[in-house]
Amino acid sequence: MSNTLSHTAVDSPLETRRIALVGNPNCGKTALFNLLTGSKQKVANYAGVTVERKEGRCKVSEQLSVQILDLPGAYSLDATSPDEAVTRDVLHGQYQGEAQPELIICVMDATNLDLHLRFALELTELGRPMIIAMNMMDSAQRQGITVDIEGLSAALGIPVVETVAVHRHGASDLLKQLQHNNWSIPTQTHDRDLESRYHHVKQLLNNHVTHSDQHRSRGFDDQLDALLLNPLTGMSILATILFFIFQAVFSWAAPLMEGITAAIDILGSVVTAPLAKDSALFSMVNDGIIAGLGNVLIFLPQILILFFFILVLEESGYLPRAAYLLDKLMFRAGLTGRAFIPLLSSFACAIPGIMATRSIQDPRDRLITILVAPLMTCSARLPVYTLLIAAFIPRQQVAGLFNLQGVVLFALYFAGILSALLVAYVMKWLQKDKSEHALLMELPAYRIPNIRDLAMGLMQRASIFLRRVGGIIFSLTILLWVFCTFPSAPADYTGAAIDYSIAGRLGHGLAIIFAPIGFNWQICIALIPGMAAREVAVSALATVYAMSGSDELVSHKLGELISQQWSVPTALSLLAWFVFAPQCLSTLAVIRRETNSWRTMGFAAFYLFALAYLASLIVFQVSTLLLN
Ligand SMILES: Nc1nc2c(ncn2[C@@H]2O[C@H](COP(=O)(O)OP(=O)(O)OP(=O)(O)O)[C@@H](O)[C@H]2O)c(=O)[nH]1
Ligand SMILES: [Mg+2]
Repeated sequence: MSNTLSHTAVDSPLETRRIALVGNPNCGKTALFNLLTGSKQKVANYAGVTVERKEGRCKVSEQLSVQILDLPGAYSLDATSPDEAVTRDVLHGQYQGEAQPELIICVMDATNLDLHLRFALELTELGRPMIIAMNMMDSAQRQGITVDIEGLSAALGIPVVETVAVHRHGASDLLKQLQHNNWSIPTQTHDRDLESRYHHVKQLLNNHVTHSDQHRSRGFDDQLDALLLNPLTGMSILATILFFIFQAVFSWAAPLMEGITAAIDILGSVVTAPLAKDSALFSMVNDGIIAGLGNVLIFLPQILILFFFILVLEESGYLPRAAYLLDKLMFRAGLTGRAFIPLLSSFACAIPGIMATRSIQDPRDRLITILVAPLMTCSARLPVYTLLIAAFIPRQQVAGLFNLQGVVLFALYFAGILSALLVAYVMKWLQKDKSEHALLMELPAYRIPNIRDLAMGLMQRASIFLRRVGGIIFSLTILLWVFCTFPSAPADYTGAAIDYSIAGRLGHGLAIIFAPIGFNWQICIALIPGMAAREVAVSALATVYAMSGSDELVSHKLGELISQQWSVPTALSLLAWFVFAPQCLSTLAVIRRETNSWRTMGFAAFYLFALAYLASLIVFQVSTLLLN
């Protein structure tokens, strides 16, 4: 019926077709999806980046619009992990609330056809209309691989188009094909069993793919692998890279942070100038918004520098190599090598990290990884760490080479990693789980990160951070200001006004519980809104101090102020607290969602808080003893 309509009407209605991008991991499905739909889904150079279905739209022509699904990569339709199960279910039309796609675009990595053709043959079993997108044609060309597109297409009876998902016009052939595609011809099934598929692939490769003699690119990859995968040189290089990153976070950021501070100071004085000094509005703007947000905003450069390195590492293809290198160590700790990528993603934020565990097959391995992911140092801890480090750790060189502040930051990250390994070890032991899984992980080709993609990735990160500052941190700062202001103290009250407020009383009450670990009442207040997000602890401290009468406190002054008011053991104890404490409700919510269990979430919260208190207690008591 839609046929007659579209042929008769001049302004023929836009038809919408549903297509799905399917293929082995890391072949460029998401890159293609982003190119076609203008989305900004995460693309990275390792397997298992996409773990859930994503939907987007693309207008192919005046008459045709397509709804595109990006699916997690899969090696076969016999799913072995939760993310592959999504792909299988969508393709079979068994995914809840999702009609079976009308057309499958099988995306292939032209440099790795052996593997990818096998999956394509398996996909023909579905008997659905299909197109093959021969992706990464640029890399193939560089490696001297030529694919006889027409011959392959004829042999398979499936349209094949070349794509380069990372080039602006890299999908134009695909769009043309979609425009002229006959959507109703089901693909003929090729081989049903593994054995004949294997032979068929061999035959296809023999007939339609040629390699020129000089494999320059691959040879270079092999040489690099020999260096990076070697236990001795590889480990030293890994350690050097990590160390360099932490040094850079401190030293590169300093001038940028000063610039932001100056800007906030100017903005602050302009905004507060027309307000009467003793009005509630002045207090809210000055002590609440400017002190609170300013003290968090100045950490933007450090966060971007950290992400710059994370993005470069992700795109370069180095990460799976590091996973390979650390596999033995992780294995001894009771983690599977597959946990590496989820744990590494947790350095940005535990939420995508926990979601990435969907690529882990064994449910017990997956659970342990989920439970230790919050121990990885997420970027929201950076403001807390650097505030305290800058205030309490002297700026001096160690061994004439390293900046002591960078060394302490490195140590904090290391403490997180080490405790994750220890916790995983204990859990595996408690579960009496003796299962072992070999790490089967493809090593992707090395790739020089694209500057435009890097810039875009950083913009995205900056916007996430700024939205946090303008959203959750802003609202909580205002809320905290209210709780610190009301009820207001009666005229004959002799103490500080904040002591009379709800927050003040709560802080003084909690301080009794936290006294053994050295937290004063201001810290106790800050920890409460800090449950929503870790950076909020910083903005909250700034607001609390500003409200308790520190007139000078704007933007950046929090560090100076606490360095005068707190003892070193208190600062160290708070650092230890933030290594462990699950000060992030969204992480707890994601643990509940991903494990579908309130009990697991409760357990995670309990064990992390218990560890935090214990660690802070030890750090505070020991450092008090040592420093007195
Ligand atoms: N040179 C080149 N690189 C590409 C091309 N398409 C994608 N890439 C890169 O290949 C890597 C993998 O891309 P993704 O889009 O994340 O792959 P995916 O298939 O979605 O991977 P999963 O979600 O893990 O299944 C990234 O580093 C991309 O930048 C291409 O046509 N040419
Ligand atoms: Mg993907």
